[in-house]
Amino acid sequence: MTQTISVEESRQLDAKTINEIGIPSMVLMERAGIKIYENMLDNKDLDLSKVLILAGTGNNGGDGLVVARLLVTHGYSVHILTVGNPAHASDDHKAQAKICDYYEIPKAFLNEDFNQYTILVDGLFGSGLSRNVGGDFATVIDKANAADANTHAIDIPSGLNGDTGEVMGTAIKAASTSTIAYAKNGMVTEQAKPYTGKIYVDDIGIYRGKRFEEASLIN
Ligand SMILES: NC(=O)C1=CN([C@@H]2O[C@H](COP(=O)(O)OP(=O)(O)OC[C@H]3O[C@@H](n4cnc5c(N)ncnc54)[C@H](O)[C@@H]3O)[C@@H](O)[C@H]2O)[C@@H](O)CC1
Ligand SMILES: [K+]
Repeated sequence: MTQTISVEESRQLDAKTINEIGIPSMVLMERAGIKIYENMLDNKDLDLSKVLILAGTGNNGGDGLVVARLLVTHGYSVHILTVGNPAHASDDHKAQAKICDYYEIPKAFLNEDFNQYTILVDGLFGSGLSRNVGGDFATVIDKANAADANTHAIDIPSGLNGDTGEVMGTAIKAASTSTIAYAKNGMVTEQAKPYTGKIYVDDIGIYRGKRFEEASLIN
């Protein structure tokens, strides 16, 4: 059974958990990263021998950087491709990037051959996606979809509209997705299935309101 919420509701719940209840956002990011890492170990369709993390500069990318570090500290081979301007990264992303630098996790570049990797992790956009995808982001998404490797998406496959399940220009076709707290309404539509793959719903301590406990159940 999957309860679903809108992207705006997910952002409100994140904000309430952090600002009103007082769980620090970095704690939530760490918990998200641990769950996503565990989901990747659980999905036997994923070959984790050589990992490429695709990281946007927001908190979705920050989640990806936590996964990168957890994989590295457990002996996996990991590269990070950051897309977007790191100078404009969110504060939590910057903090996670500094931690990745401590572990000397190698960087990948836009012109990289994605076929040298056995799995791609999509941390380009999550609930912050606000317009159609273009430029380097579109190039990376199209390269990921054309690659032999499976992709595991974080929160929402990048480019997928979490409310409607529509593709905003182009979108990641994931083998599996770790969605945070609740699946988003558009992710359980028929048209979203080729993009989300298998959905893991990860409880990371985000506030679960009464309204959501009573929400209608899907599936
Ligand atoms: N601290 C929190 O609130 C938590 C956030 N989490 C993660 O953070 C994500 C949300 O993070 P953010 O709010 O930083 O947003 P995203 O990381 O989803 O997006 C980053 C930024 O991309 C820009 N953007 C939007 N559409 C674009 C486009 N088409 N082309 C280029 N740039 C575009 C926006 O300025 C946006 O702020 C969630 O999906 C989840 O993965 C989780 O770690 C749980 C806790
Ligand atoms: K994503």
